[in-house]
Amino acid sequence: MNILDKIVADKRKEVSLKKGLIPTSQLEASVLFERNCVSLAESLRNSNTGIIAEHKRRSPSKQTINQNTNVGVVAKGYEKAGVCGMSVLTDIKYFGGSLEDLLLARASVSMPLLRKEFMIDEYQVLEAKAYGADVILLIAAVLTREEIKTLSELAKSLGMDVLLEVHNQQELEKSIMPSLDMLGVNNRNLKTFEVSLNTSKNLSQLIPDDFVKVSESGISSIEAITELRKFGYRGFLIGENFMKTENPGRSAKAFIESLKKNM
Ligand SMILES: O=C(O)c1ccccc1NCC(=O)[C@H](O)[C@H](O)COP(=O)(O)O
Repeated sequence: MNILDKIVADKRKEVSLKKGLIPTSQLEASVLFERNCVSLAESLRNSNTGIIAEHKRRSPSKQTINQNTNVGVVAKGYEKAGVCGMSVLTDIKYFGGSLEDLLLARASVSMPLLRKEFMIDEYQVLEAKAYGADVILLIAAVLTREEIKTLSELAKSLGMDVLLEVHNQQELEKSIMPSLDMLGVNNRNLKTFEVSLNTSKNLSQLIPDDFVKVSESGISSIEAITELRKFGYRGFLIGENFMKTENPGRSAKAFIESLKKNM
């Protein structure tokens, strides 16, 4: 069993428990459920920097990254830095996140917010909308094509964007469909936790131009972004590089300024 299998097995239990506690009618009654979402794909298309900054306390590969964060402060810092959107991890057990983090980020900023979660059930898509997300993440490695279709079409019907994440050619080929907005290539091998930007480079030519290309994980330098841009990437998901610092917003600001100088 790899880490993704473990996370998903736990997620199935968690979702089933939650379904018994909070009915979907309660999620649909949330004031945020009627809110018009802001498109991350649009924001990336119109940007020349393309940074999606993540709120990440810990992870299976790094254990502790930053346990002393205030998600509202981080969100405001990221927005002030000029990022295109923010990714908020909502998994508790492996990443130390929560839906309350998403809600707090939503209360603090108006930029696009991605619910970073291991989505396996339509219930979680409704939760994402109810807690203020503009975008959901779907991970091809843990979903069938039919599941990707059902979850992405539900998200689209609620006005949200969909970012589909792949690790290899097979996952990419089974997933392409019109209800996706962005295709993310994760540079982290989830079996070994090794990170290689070559994963993004190698898969780039297989991604149709209709989708915004996003490179995810292990990005920590301006050079990496300059290089990935040559392969058509418009979005760059960065977590640890900002979160490991005392002030993630300030680090994102310095990074974006430096990126602009290098254009
Ligand atoms: O980060 C991990 O260790 C991890 C392990 C298992 C599944 C997912 C994992 N990460 C989720 C992500 O996609 C990253 O948080 C995101 O791409 C940012 O990566 P980084 O900039 O390297 O923090």
